[in-house]
This record gives sequence, structure tokens and C-alpha cells, in this order.
Amino acid sequence: MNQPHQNPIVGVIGSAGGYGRWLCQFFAERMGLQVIGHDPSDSSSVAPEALAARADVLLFSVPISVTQQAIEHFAQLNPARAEQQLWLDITSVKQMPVEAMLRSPAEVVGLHPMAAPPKTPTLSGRPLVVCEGRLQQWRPWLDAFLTASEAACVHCTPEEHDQRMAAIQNVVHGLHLAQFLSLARSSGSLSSPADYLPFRTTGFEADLATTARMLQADHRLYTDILLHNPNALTALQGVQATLSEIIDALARRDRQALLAGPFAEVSAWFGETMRGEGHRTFERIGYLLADLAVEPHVFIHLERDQPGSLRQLLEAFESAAINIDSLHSSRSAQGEVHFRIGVARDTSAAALRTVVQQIERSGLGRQVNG
Ligand SMILES: NC(=O)c1ccc[n+]([C@@H]2O[C@H](COP(=O)([O-])OP(=O)(O)OC[C@H]3O[C@@H](n4cnc5c(N)ncnc54)[C@H](O)[C@@H]3O)[C@@H](O)[C@H]2O)c1
Ligand SMILES: O=C(O)C(=O)C[C@]1(C(=O)O)C=C[C@@H](O)C=C1
Repeated sequence: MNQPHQNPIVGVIGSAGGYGRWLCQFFAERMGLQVIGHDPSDSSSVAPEALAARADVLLFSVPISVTQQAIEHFAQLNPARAEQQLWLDITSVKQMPVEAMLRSPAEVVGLHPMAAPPKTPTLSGRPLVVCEGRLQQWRPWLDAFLTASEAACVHCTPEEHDQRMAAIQNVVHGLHLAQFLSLARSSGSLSSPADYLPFRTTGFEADLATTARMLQADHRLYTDILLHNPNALTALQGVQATLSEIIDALARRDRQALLAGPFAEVSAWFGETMRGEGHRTFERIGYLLADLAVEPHVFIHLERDQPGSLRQLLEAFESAAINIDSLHSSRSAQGEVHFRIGVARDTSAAALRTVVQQIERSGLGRQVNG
């Protein structure tokens, strides 16, 4: 017998999208649940009427601009069934979808994973915002789902979420766009960001990476986040005003105004602990980026994910008398763990090739592209 509150059928709306695919895999593989999906771009997916009737948990993962419409469509499909269901969404804004879901008779929780769909099977190490709208019968299952997600859950109201996201998303996205738009326009048509990289600081490289990440993603997602967060305009106008203050002080060449205003105020607001922690984070990023720039290097994927594999890899380099300068793990686009091994500058290409061949022949690992 189906026990909906323990082993629900999960219906993902937007199942062919980036997060939709990740979620379908998560519910099926990590939670062992039956998953059905609806997505107009996947002709093999389930029709809305069938999904509304069969699923016990509905999860909306559609573009922000069509979210309200999609929720309202499902709300009128099968209200009697909705009374027994849990409705979730992962939209990047929370007031609009949670209010729309609450107009149905379902139990309602709004979610927001604070990262693009990860290459890992869970959200381990990533924050997940949880906005409980109406939750009773489904609480134990929601708790089990959040535990399985391995996310760092943070609970708040939809209003609080949208306020925080104005600072965490709208300002970060808007300012990075403005920063590089201004640079692009002032640099002339023949230049590119690559011309700035030989002169880079850690801060510039981190800003460039943040901007590039946005540009590689769906631009509609970012414009939607700006247009649908009710606090975006005020937050960006606030930054415009404080930037004007700094520019005015600079135009007057007023060092005292800069010190007593922006520097003193922000420094006091950070406090000693946050200043210290942020400083150490920046140092870590700086050393990481410096390590990643060291040549020569090789990327190795270890075939056996078990204790002792890494030691054997290090031994292979030791036996070949190659000195390792840096060692970092990262993930490929397919989610495989890679070790980036930076070696001493005087290591010859032939010596590096020989050790890689030996690692591959022994079945320990294989060379991959970073
Ligand atoms: N990508 C991210 O970085 C990220 C991070 C956190 C949260 N989110 C949120 O996740 C949601 C989905 O984002 P995504 O990046 O997966 O987008 P996506 O564009 O990759 O996927 C959206 C999917 O929804 C489908 N769709 C469109 N209209 C539909 C409808 N009426 N009914 C059913 N399906 C429909 C599309 O065909 C597409 O496959 C958004 O609300 C977004 O704000 C995205
Ligand atoms: O690319 C990433 O990992 C992101 O953090 C994506 C990002 C963001 O840039 O704010 C984009 C949309 C989501 O709502 C959450 C996070």
C-alpha cells in the first residue's frame, strides 16, 4: 500500500530543466522515491492532469517569470487531491510562489538552494533557504528530505528571504554587471578582460569569475531575479547613493571624508571577527588562485574512491623524484573528483609523461582535462 507521507510519489514541474533534472535524480537515487515529471520541452513527460492526480509531493522548478502561472494552473486542476499534497518550489524569489501556493489547499514550503545545480549528488555544504508556509502532516517527510539533502538549512519567512536576497543576489549581480559594463565601454572594442589578467589582483580575478559565471548561465534567470525581487530596485538605488558619496569625496580629494565615512562605518559594522574571517578567506582564495596558476601541472582522476588511493598517487610522484608544489581537488563537469597536481618548475615534460603513464598502467588513475 502506498504510504504518501513516508514514500510519496514526487512530481517535478519543470523536470527537463537544470534543477528539475538534478532533483529527479536526487529523489530517485538518494531517497529511493518514485518520481514523475512534467515539462513542455519533454514530450515523454507526464501531462499536468496526470501529475496532479498521481503525485503526493509537487515541486515547482520552472522559470521565475512563469512560476505564478504554473502554480495557479495546478491549483485549479485537482483541488480535492491538492488537499492531501505537499507543494514545494525552489524559485529564487520566495514571496510570489509561496503566496501563490498558499492559495491552494495543499501544505506549502518554499525552498531556495543558494547555488546552481551542483555536480554532487546532494547539496552538501550549500545553504538551502526554507520558508514554511503551511506544514502539518508532511513535517516528518520534509525533515527527512532536508536531512537527505545534506544542505545547510536556514529557516525564514518569504519576506525576509526576499530582503536578504536583494543584498546577496540583486546587488552582487547588478554591481558586477555595472563594473564590467563600465570596463568594457571604457576599454574600447579591441580589448578583452584577458588583457587585464596579467595585472590581476585576487579581488579582480574573483570579480571576473563571478561575472563570467553569470554570463555562462541563462541570462533570463538573472534578469528574472532582478525583476521579480520586490526589494531589488531599492537595494541597488541604495548602492548608487553610497557610490555617489564616495565619488563626491574623491572629486573633492577629501581623504578625511573617505576615512571617517565609508571606511570607518563599514569597518565598525563588520566588527573584528568578521574582518578577521573575511581577511583569511581572501588569503585562502589568493593562495588557491596562485596555486592554480603554477605550471607544470597534471589533472588525475583516481579510479578507486577508497582510503589509500591518494597515498599511492603521491608515492608514484615520490618514486619518480618529482616534487609536488600544490595539490587541489575539484570536480569535472561530470562530477568526477580530480586532483590537480602542480609540480616543481624544473620538472621536464618527459618525466611528467612517464609518471602519468605509470599511474595509468597500474590502474590507479588516469589523466583528465581540468
Ligand atoms: N539555476 C540556478 O542557478 C538556480 C539556483 C537556485 C534556484 N533556481 C530556481 O530554479 C528554478 C528552475 O531553474 P533552472 O535553472 O532549472 O531553469 P531551466 O530553464 O533550466 O529549467 C526550467 C524548465 O521549466 C520548463 N518549463 C517552462 N514552463 C513550464 C511550465 N509551464 N510547466 C512545466 N515546465 C515548464 C522549461 O521547459 C525548462 O525545462 C527557477 O525558479 C530558478 O529561480 C535556479
Ligand atoms: O552559479 C552559482 O552557483 C550561483 O550561485 C547561482 C545563483 C546566483 O548567482 O546567485 C543563481 C540563482 C540562484 O537563485 C542561486 C544562486
